[in-house]
This record gives sequence, structure tokens and C-alpha cells, in this order.
Amino acid sequence: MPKFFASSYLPEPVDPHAFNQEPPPRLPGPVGILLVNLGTPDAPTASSIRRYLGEFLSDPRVIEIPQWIWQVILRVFILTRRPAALAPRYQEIWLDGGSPLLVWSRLQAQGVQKHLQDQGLDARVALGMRYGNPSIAAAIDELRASGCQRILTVPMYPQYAASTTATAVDHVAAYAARLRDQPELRFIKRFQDDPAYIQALARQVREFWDQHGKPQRLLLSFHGLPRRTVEQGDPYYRDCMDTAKLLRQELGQDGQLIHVSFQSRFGAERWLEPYTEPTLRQWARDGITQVDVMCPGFLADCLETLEEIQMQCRDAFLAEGGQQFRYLPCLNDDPVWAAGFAALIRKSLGGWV
Ligand SMILES: C=CC1=C(C)c2cc3[nH]c(cc4nc(cc5[nH]c(cc1n2)c(C)c5CCC(=O)O)C(CCC(=O)O)=C4C)c(C)c3C=C
Ligand SMILES: [Fe+2]
Ligand SMILES: [Fe+2]
Repeated sequence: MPKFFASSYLPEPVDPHAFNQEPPPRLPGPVGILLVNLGTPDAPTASSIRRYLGEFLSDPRVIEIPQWIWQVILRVFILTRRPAALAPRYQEIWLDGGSPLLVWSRLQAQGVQKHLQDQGLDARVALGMRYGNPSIAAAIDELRASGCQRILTVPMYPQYAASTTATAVDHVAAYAARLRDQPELRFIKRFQDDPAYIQALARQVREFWDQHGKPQRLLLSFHGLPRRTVEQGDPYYRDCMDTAKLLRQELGQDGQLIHVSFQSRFGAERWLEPYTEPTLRQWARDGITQVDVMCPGFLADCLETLEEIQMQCRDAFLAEGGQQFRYLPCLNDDPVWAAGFAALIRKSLGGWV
């Protein structure tokens, strides 16, 4: 047999007696938990934001118009202006450890790891971002290098949307498509109604009100989506309403203070309504002076919560005559949520642990 053939197709020459020996045990190794969040720029600079937005907004799951038209609009109109406009907004919220979305997501991953370990589970948790760093590929590499042959992907979005959850799933599957020896894969689709999630939100609200008193209204502001995508079958709106309904129930009588709105509209199309900022402006004009706002769809504070809600929406509400605007932070590094998140994740590990 020609040498090149033997060396490229066969393993190293094998000891002929080796087949009679007991093969090494093939253990499944620890369970891998891949937490996936959206992603954020590496630095609050226009060039870094341009790279991030270029990747994010080129995802056909996010912008559902033909790529050849969209890429022209993106490159000519959006990536030439938006990054420079966003840089000072990111600078205002930037933390010592980096972008808040990354800092809080990392702490959540560490919290889940700790709780699973404390329960005696042989699990490794890694964080991957759908756009930017740390990438999903790097996170899966890390899990595989720790010996994980079974990986549960947990998109960090309680409410399912094609533009967030499905693209994370697609990306993990695309990574696996390049592998010969694939790990076993599982995915959590949504946890909008999970008691651990609802109770963590309710506890946060109750503790805040116990300390600082109740407002006239509590606005739950979810990230918006183009209305068309929901009409075409995206279950996101229903998921948001499930969360709002359950949180209302969990808060009992005080649940009546809850209202729902949608934020972060992008582009000219009609998005899910009511929109957050116009709602707050209208409330102030109607004589509502005290509001609390929280963003239950975001597990980690980020540009959309810290800047858009806590700064822009506050200014808008006060400018129209509102007197007290309080923003309740996301679950971030809440230790009770870390335990709840671990418990919720554990439910999807049946048969693996
Ligand atoms: C068509 C565009 C967008 C859709 C659809 C969309 C859905 C969506 N996004 C999140 C969560 C986040 N979005 C964030 C930032 C952000 N989102 C869009 C556009 C769409 N989002 C843009 C252009 C940006 C960048 C900022 C801006 O230019 O305004 C972030 C924050 C990232 C950060 O760095 O802090 C998050 C998180 C969800 C949950 C969602 C669908 C439900
Ligand atoms: Fe977004
Ligand atoms: Fe935004």
C-alpha cells in the first residue's frame, strides 16, 4: 500500500494484540451548559461598535429583508453613522469589567456553575455571545476541552423570538455541522413561565416596594419586534404576555399596578405596541407622576435598559411633568436568581445526570 494512503486514511499502526485488550472506558464526561446571550461591542468605540453591529445586523434572522438590498442600506446608511452616535451612549454605561451585558452575563454563568456544583453535579458552564466575544464557538471549544460530550444550550432569553433564540440555536447547530464527532445537543426554548423566573422577578419588586414604597404604576418594558414577525407566527408576544400575567398573579393585589409596553424600536416599520417611551410621556401628560419600570425580558442590564430606559425614558417622563421615575435593575447577579436559574436548567438535564 502506498505510504501516503496509509498515513492519510488510517490511524497509526496498531499493535496486533491491542484488539484483545479491554478498550479504555468511554465516559460521557461532565455535562456542558452553554449560556448564550446576544453580544455587545468589545469596547465603547465607534470602530468596535461598527464590527459588532455589522455582524448583528447582517443576521437574516434579525433583518428579514433580501440581503442584497439590506447590505447596501446597512453599509451606506447605518454603519457609517450609527456607531459614532452609539459610542458616547455605551461610554456612559461602560463598567470596569467591560460592557454591562458581558459583565452581568458572566456573573450569571459563574453563579449557575456554583449552584450546580454545590448540588454535586458534574457540570461545566460556559458563556457564548451570538455576536462578538466570547463567541459561541469558543465557548463550545471550552466545554469540549473540559471533556463535555453532552451540551445543553440555554439562550438567555426568557421569551422565545426567532431573532434571538432561534438564531442562537442555528449557530450552535452550524458549529456542530462542522464536527465529525459531535457532542449530544439539547436546547431550552423558553422559560417565560418558569416559577423560578417569575418568583425572582416578584421578589425583586416586593423587596423594592417594601424599602421604597409603591408607585402609581409599574411598567414592564419588553424589547420590541416588528409586528409583521408576530403576525407571521413568532410566539414572542404571547410569551411576554404569559410573563406579565404570571407576575401579576404572583404579586396578588399589587399586580394590578402592572402595564406592558415594548421598547427599542429599530427602523421605520410598525413594531409591537404600545411603545415604551410614548406610553410614559402620555402617562405623565395624563397626570401620572410616579412610575417604576422594569425590563423582565432582559436577564442582564445593557444598553437597552441602562441607557434607553434608565436615562432616555426617565428624561422623557420627567420632561412631560412626571415627578418620580424609578428603574428596577435586571436580575443580573441576584443570588436568588442564580439558584433559580440553576434549578430551571437542571430540569432539562433529565437522563443526563
Ligand atoms: C431589527 C432589529 C432588531 C431586532 C428584531 C431586535 C430584537 C431583540 N433584541 C434583543 C436584545 C438586545 N438588543 C440589543 C441591542 C440592539 N438591538 C438592535 C436591533 C434589534 N433587536 C440594535 C440595532 C441594537 C444595538 C443598539 C442600537 O443600535 O440601538 C441589546 C443590547 C446590546 C448591548 O450591547 O448592550 C440587547 C440585549 C431582544 C431580546 C430582541 C427580541 C426579542
Ligand atoms: Fe435588540
Ligand atoms: Fe436601542
